[in-house]
Amino acid sequence: MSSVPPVFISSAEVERLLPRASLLLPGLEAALCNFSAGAAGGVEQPLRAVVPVRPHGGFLGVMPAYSAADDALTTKLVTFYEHRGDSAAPSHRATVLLFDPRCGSLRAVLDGTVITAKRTAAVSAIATKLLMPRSAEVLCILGAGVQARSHYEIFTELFPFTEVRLWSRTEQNALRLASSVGGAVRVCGTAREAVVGADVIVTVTMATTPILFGEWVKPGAHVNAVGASRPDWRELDDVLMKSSVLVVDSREAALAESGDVILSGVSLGAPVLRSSV
Ligand SMILES: NC(=O)C1=CN([C@@H]2O[C@H](COP(=O)(O)OP(=O)(O)OC[C@H]3O[C@@H](n4cnc5c(N)ncnc54)[C@H](O)[C@@H]3O)[C@@H](O)[C@H]2O)C=CC1
Ligand SMILES: O=C([O-])C1=[NH+]CCC1
Repeated sequence: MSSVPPVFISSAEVERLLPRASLLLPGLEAALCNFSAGAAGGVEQPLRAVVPVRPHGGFLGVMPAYSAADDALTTKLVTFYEHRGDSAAPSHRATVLLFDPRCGSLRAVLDGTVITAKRTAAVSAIATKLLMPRSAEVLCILGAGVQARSHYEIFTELFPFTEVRLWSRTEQNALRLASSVGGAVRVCGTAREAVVGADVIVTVTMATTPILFGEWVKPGAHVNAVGASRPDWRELDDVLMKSSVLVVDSREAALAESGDVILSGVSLGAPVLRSSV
């Protein structure tokens, strides 16, 4: 078994096998349920280790997991860089290693960059399906990078929004994204213009200070706060954090990694377990 060399699955192959992020929904819903069930769910997923690469403004994240239900043993390795010399280079790059859980031999090395784009958007879509207002019409996306595109794709596939608004710090990037997707997108000159009246908001920036302010957000709106994944990064201001009902997949990770949670000082309530999503 251990003499079989691992297969390599490139980004093009991942794209071919996974043309739409929505294909991930059943597997991710089951994985979220298993993870939320604690020991009974059979998921071993410690808090990831994140190694700063200080001279270069980067980070290396190591994300191991074992799922008994899938008998899958895997690790994602992801690098992400705040400041890139070549601005066209992707800020995030990932590789997924898949092991044979029976003996620990390496079976596959997969490009994880496409997987990260699609998995993250699919999990936001699951949260949105469960938490958005019933009559949601307006989608707002703040940011215009890789995650903005993947969120646009799955959200417009799954939900009947009548208007999609997009804002980016660099308007040119928003215009480029808007013109490259199939449907109608309103590019807004300010984040406020994009947010006011929106029913579902997605924050997918690398901002380190708030870009989304509670005074703009419609009561009952659902926010997918994706970007601020370092303890000193923010996307949402204190007003919004303190006036919202927070739903997290991992309390441990939210309290250790989410700048929005840590720096706003909000406390997470008692865990709520659901038998299905
Ligand atoms: N929660 C999760 O599971 C995941 C979170 N992320 C996070 O989502 C965010 C977006 O990731 P990608 O789309 O891959 O990155 P990207 O580099 O492709 O796009 C980043 C976007 O943020 C904008 N931006 C950068 N600095 C900003 C600032 N100070 N203020 C406002 N906008 C700013 C850029 O102009 C660009 O539109 C990142 O923070 C990333 O770490 C990414 C993957 C998974
Ligand atoms: O889960 C992930 O891939 C990442 N989270 C923050 C940066 C990359």
